Amino acid sequence: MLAIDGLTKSYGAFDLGPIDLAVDEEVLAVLGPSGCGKTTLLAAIAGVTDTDAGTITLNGRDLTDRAPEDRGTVLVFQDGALFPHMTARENVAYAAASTGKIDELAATLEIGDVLDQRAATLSGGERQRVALARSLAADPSALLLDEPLANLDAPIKRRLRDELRPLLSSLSIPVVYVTHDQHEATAIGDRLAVVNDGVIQQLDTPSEVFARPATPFVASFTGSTNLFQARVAEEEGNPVLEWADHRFDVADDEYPVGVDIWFCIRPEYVTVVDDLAVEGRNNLDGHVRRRVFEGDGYRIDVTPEGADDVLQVTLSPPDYDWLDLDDRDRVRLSLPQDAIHIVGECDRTDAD
Ligand SMILES: Nc1ncnc2c1ncn2[C@@H]1O[C@H](COP(=O)(O)OP(=O)(O)OP(=O)(O)O)[C@@H](O)[C@H]1O
Repeated sequence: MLAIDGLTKSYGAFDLGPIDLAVDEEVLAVLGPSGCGKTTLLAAIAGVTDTDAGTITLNGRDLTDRAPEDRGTVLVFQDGALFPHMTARENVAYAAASTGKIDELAATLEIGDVLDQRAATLSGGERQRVALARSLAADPSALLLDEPLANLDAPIKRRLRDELRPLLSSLSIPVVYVTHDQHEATAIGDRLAVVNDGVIQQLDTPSEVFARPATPFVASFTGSTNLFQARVAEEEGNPVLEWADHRFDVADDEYPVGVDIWFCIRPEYVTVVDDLAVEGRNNLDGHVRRRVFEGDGYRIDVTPEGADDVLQVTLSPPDYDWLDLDDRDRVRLSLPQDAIHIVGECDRTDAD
């Protein structure tokens, strides 16, 4: 278990923490935008940067004042940082506790064919596999990965990402995996910590973070682009949200009537009702403002009647073709009650 308590580190105007975090034998994905402090957190755990306050323990051993090489942690960077003049085998052997392990790791990471090639001649994907083999050869007690797939092409990145998940889980050590890519974070992490401005805003399973973001930042950073302000009201004893001219049933009843809140709904949960005659409690009408082909699907932006906001809807290519929409078409949308998540109350500064 890797335990971090009250960790802080400042660089000029940037403050990391205080961070309190316990990472079990699991993969914790740390997700956040550029400059939020992800690398600083890993560097502090690895001991390559000093900290201002707090403690770090690994399996009960206090690491706080120990040198990087005396921590049992291994840090892997996005460029792999191999010795270019050495072969892949020499790079892996450099860190290996025993040479017997090299061939086993080479087989697992599928680098057997390139072991005798100089590191400088390896492709990006091969380089990262060798870097991972080298980090695992050292038998770390905790593995720290800093955007290990950031420099790879999309297909190789996806493949390595899918292979990494079982590999990292099988290590049975704390793994902290830093990325700014939400797809990578959800595919790899058992749990997800979303960081902004040096602070962990939410720590939970990926599915929980995506379904129920705890803050407006988490909602927008994880793709809930539909984030709006509304007021809590009541109808026949049941909670509803008033948004522009619309009223929606919501499942969440923890907010009092009259309170202004943020709510979100993921674009993939909004559906287009094909028949404009169909009435429904959570339906609303609007006009298509823009249609965007996003490769794996379509996004349509809809301006709801009576609102200034834009509601995004994602559609699969077959649904999109079938609906045959044009710009400015009138559409009826349905916002399923269970898909509407109240993120939290608007504070005064939000409302101004
Ligand atoms: N050695 C340093 N000296 C001064 N400022 C630093 C140093 N290292 C990091 N910072 C600052 O601390 C903040 C956090 O940086 P950090 O590299 O941890 O962010 P990050 O989330 O890893 O970003 P990225 O995804 O771009 O790598 C940034 O504002 C950065 O400029």
